[in-house]
Amino acid sequence: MRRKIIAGNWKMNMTPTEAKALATTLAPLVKNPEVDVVYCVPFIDIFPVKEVIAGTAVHLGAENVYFEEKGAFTGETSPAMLKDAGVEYVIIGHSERREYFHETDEIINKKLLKLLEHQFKPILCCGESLAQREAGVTMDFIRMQLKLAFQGVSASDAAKVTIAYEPIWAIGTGKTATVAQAEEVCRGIRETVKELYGEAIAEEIRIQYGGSMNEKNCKELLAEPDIDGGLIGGASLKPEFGHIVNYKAL
Ligand SMILES: O=C(CO)COP(=O)(O)O
Repeated sequence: MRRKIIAGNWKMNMTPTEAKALATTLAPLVKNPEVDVVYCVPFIDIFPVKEVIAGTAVHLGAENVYFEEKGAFTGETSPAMLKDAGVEYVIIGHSERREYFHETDEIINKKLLKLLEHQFKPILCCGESLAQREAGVTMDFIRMQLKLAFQGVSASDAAKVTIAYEPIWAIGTGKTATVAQAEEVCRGIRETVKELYGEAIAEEIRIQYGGSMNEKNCKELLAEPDIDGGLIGGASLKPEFGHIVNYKAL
């Protein structure tokens, strides 16, 4: 049985002072021994958040990484830096990074390989645009994104990856995919993993849904057989996140 994983993606929100306050507010609310909880925070918030979650079951995550070890890459953050700071999970392939920072499938593949080399737990995002959904190519597109991202990744490493299905049209828009739409794609993702790595890895790998997930829709989404968690943007910045973590009680 796969353990659920509920991760907050704070995006470019929270100054270090605000981050510390938010983590402190969430501390008594975010408790569920049945779920892996992760805060993926801006680099500059890693230390203040780490201080607050020390001794709790919350895992520390980052929102990005660079694929080189070190050197003249002004403004970038290396895997070793994140490792030393205590980061365990790292989001890569988010549609915002693909769109605004021109990250290609090739870059995302390099980042995935590098994260696995350094024993991180990557959260690999994929998802279609509205135009792609309307053109009926959703699954073809996602299958391609996954095949390119996983190039050169061994089966034993593949199982360490969490895949986040985030339809671009549902991110920050208040439009959630219907439960049926989300489950259909998450099942398709599992089938793709099966094609690439076989049944055992496909059954082991965790697949999250992300895109306007909130306390109202999470219970239904998380009850689906192929949805193993959520990657939560807006609602991860509020006490509501605690309710999502305890979704069974909603
Ligand atoms: O992009 C997301 C998480 O990575 C989803 O963001 P929202 O929950 O704000 O729609």
